[in-house]
Amino acid sequence: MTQPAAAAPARTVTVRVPAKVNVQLSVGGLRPDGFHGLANVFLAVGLYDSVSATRAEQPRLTVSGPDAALVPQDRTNLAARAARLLAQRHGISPDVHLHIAKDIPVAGGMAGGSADAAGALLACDRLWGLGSTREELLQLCAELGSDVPFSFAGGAALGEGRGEKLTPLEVGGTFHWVFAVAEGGLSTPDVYRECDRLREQHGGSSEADVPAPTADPALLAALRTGDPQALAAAVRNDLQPAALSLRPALAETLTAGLEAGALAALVSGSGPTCAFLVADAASATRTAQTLTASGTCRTARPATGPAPGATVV
Ligand SMILES: C[C@@](CO)(OP(=O)(O)O)[C@H](O)COP(=O)(O)OP(=O)(O)OC[C@H]1O[C@@H](n2ccc(N)nc2=O)[C@H](O)[C@@H]1O
Ligand SMILES: Nc1ncnc2c1ncn2[C@@H]1O[C@H](COP(=O)(O)OP(=O)(O)O)[C@@H](O)[C@H]1O
Repeated sequence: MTQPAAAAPARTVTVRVPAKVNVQLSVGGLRPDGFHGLANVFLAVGLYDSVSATRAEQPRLTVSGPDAALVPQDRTNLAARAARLLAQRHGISPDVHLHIAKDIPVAGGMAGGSADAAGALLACDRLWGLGSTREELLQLCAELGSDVPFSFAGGAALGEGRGEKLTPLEVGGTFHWVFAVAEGGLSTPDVYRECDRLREQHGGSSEADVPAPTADPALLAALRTGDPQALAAAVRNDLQPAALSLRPALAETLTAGLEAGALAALVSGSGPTCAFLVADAASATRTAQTLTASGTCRTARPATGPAPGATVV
């Protein structure tokens, strides 16, 4: 009797990964290692990149999507770095073709590069049959960047340390958002540096000068109960003054969203994407249309959160 053929190993594994908005980004003083201690409340939102890993003779990386030209397509791409790190830990060669279908705004404060790193780790792990545990992959994520563990985990979480130490958070409903995408990006290190520079003008930027950041209980309660009005009253981003200092025109975008009826307006992380919390799906559609027509942003896109983390599709 002939044996059934063993299932052929997959040639391609595709992973979908979400963008994020920081509903609270409290930034402590500058640490000696060049990072800032954070109380970073992340919410994953439904704008996604897809990372496909395909068997190949040598490492290769391609990117598609309207903003593909803004993404580095060499060894410095965070997805390529993720594949190399995983291969190195397992003593194998990183021969894989990674393809990123990019929909998350580039250098927009929505962690698109981190999402691609998280997606590449999971896709390569499955393609290469390594069977890493979630904890092992989260450890590699933290080595790649402060935001990468959250991109992998998704949902909502408090990130402490430099943002990589995650505590999952309960969310009691769906929040509706509009994201106003700016022309051009902002560099995350530049925005942290500007935050320090502004703080130097008002009492200092070191850990001795700035109170240790903590999560706001009212904000956590708003997430838990799924209450958009309460969340709107509690959102906060300590990097917003720095992003506005580097890109003053963002003030007009924030005002345009509030005039369009948003419950809250804030810069997403290090910016320059602006995030608007709205009451429901109909308000999201209306606010996105008004913002796009306002001429204060390149485009505006509705999305909901929480969204799932890195998922094999
Ligand atoms: C600001 C945030 C908010 O979630 O993200 P974005 O809005 O840019 O996406 C994050 O803190 C960005 O995280 P990520 O982009 O992963 O940063 P990393 O690669 O780890 O670090 C890049 C640089 O940002 C600065 N940095 C980052 C994290 C942190 N807690 N303190 C810092 O000062 C440092 O200058 C560091 O060298
Ligand atoms: N896969 C990637 N996608 C986007 N940017 C990447 C990627 N890999 C490396 N980068 C670099 O990281 C920088 C930050 O990009 P991104 O993660 O999109 O923004 P942010 O840190 O503001 O959330 C980009 O300007 C780019 O040079």
